[in-house]
Amino acid sequence: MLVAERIIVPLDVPTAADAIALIDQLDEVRFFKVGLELFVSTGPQILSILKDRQKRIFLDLKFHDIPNTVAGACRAAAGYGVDLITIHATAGKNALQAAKAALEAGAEAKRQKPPKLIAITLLTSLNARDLAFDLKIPLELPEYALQMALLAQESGLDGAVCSPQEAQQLRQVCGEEFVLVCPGVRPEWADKGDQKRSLTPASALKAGADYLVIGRPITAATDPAAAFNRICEELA
Ligand SMILES: O=c1ccn([C@@H]2O[C@H](COP(=O)(O)O)[C@@H](O)[C@H]2O)c(=O)[nH]1
Repeated sequence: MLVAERIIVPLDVPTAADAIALIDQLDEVRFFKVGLELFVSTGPQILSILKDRQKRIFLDLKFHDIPNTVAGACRAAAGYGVDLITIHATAGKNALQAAKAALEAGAEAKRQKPPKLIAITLLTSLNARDLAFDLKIPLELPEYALQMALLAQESGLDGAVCSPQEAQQLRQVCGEEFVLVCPGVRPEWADKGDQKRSLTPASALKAGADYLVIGRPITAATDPAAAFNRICEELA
């Protein structure tokens, strides 16, 4: 896969018009992420817009609910024809299994290829202090992220969303087939914002990430296409 195809650009903007403006500026980008902000504001319409332009889609709604509810959401989402869908690993094994089964059943009913289901291990906006003092989790952060990834794998999921700082460990333990998607990726020249566990694009790929989610360094740049190309050139 070309390096440019391994970069997923999140469309974290408030309206469909803002999203379309970005998609049009970022002609070279093959893979876009639709998250909570845009999906809540536009609904599935934005997914049709991306599909009409032959883009790959990461639908990052981060489901987190009881098994019956996540299964219902996954059954419905399976009909959108997207490539990746997220659920929090902390929803637990029954919910993860129900979500996976519902995605497959929903996709089959719509004669679609099922999206890959990947689990959020620990949000990249949290650090070891947040984990210990706010969430009261008595595990070291890398161990916690690994346990969440293993829970996802044991539940039949296709991969995990993890910080690039944990990618190497997860790759070693979970194997080559387990899809690792890393947000919190920042070129040296970019502001980290609210990301607390970041690495550069080159380090993240070296650590074993399959896909890098890179948002504001591209989307908030004066020239988003130039920022995207700069990252690709730095990786080449
Ligand atoms: O742990 C996570 C899970 C998801 N995200 C999402 O990735 C992008 C990152 O955007 P940047 O502008 O590059 O910070 C954003 O859509 C998050 O919802 C994450 O950051 N961390």
